[in-house]
Amino acid sequence: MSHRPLEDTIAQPVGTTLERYIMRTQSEFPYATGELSQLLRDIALAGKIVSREINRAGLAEVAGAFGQQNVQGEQQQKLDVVANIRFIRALTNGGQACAVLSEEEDGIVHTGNVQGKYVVAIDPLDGSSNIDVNVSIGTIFSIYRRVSPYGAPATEADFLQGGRRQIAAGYILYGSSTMLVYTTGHGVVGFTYESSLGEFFLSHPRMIIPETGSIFSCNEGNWHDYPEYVRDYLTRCKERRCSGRYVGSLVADYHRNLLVGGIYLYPPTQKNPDGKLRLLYESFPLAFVIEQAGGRAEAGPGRGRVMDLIPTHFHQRTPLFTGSYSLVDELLGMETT
Ligand SMILES: O=P(O)(O)OC[C@H]1O[C@](O)(COP(=O)(O)O)[C@@H](O)[C@@H]1O
Repeated sequence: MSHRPLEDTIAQPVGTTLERYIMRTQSEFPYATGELSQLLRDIALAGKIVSREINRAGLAEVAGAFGQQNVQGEQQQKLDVVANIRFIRALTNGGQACAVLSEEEDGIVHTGNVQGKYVVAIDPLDGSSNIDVNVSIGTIFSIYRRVSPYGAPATEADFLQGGRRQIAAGYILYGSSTMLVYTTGHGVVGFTYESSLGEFFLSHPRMIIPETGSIFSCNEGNWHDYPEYVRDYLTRCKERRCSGRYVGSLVADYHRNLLVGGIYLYPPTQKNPDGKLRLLYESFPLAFVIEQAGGRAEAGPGRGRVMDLIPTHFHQRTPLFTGSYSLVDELLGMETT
């Protein structure tokens, strides 16, 4: 089976609004009921609000630490908390998500929409170390159809279904422009936010990652902690004069590599023997998107393809190697040479 991405459905002209795009693609699925479409709209709405909050953070006293730690033991930034509130509120008011699992919350957040068909796992604001220094940050989300009975609160099982059971996934990048990128399993599309009109417009109708590239993205400060095959791979990259590019915001590094080709690596380290990134709301959604764009996402030798992993707990971590197919392939080959 070729790993090149499937043709997405009817190509739509650049400049189509997100609203119109969602309506047109929905009409291609005879059994579509519009609930997933509404959920995507709710996420886009929260993204617009968070984009505004980020843009004026320095003026609105929402910069800096919040003074509390999240379940991961990380210092929460005020904007982490703001983004978390905004997304949970939008998903609650939208009525389609019966529950949310967030990086900023210990357990399941029940929205009260017990008839809701979907659950959402979300990293409301990715790139915490860059929030207050005006460097690109993002939101990452993953959507599942619930397995628990309608009319009852969601359960753990709804969130621990595994990467392949994702119905849709994507991210919002708050960078020089704000972009929404997502897949529903029919290719990857990107929308750019025009804040003066309050609209996302289709700017990337069919996102395909180049088969290879000359960029590697990792925190080389962890070099001495890296497994030998990773150090060997990075040495080989440097010998062929690849460029090191590391923003320190997963969404920003990932998005760049998706457009121009490259590989992002967050290997296991002594501090994080299972890697740093969270499986449910960082690695699964980005693995779904990259595979739909023709790339690859692996947890490393002996751990396998990220999409095949079955989670056992909510804030579980995993190593992540993702990007252009042949670069990830080469990295995995290092272990056996
Ligand atoms: O500082 P490090 O160890 O390089 O880690 C940076 C990585 O951790 C993250 O910040 C983790 O995400 P959060 O900011 O959501 O906790 C990624 O965005 C980034 O790629």
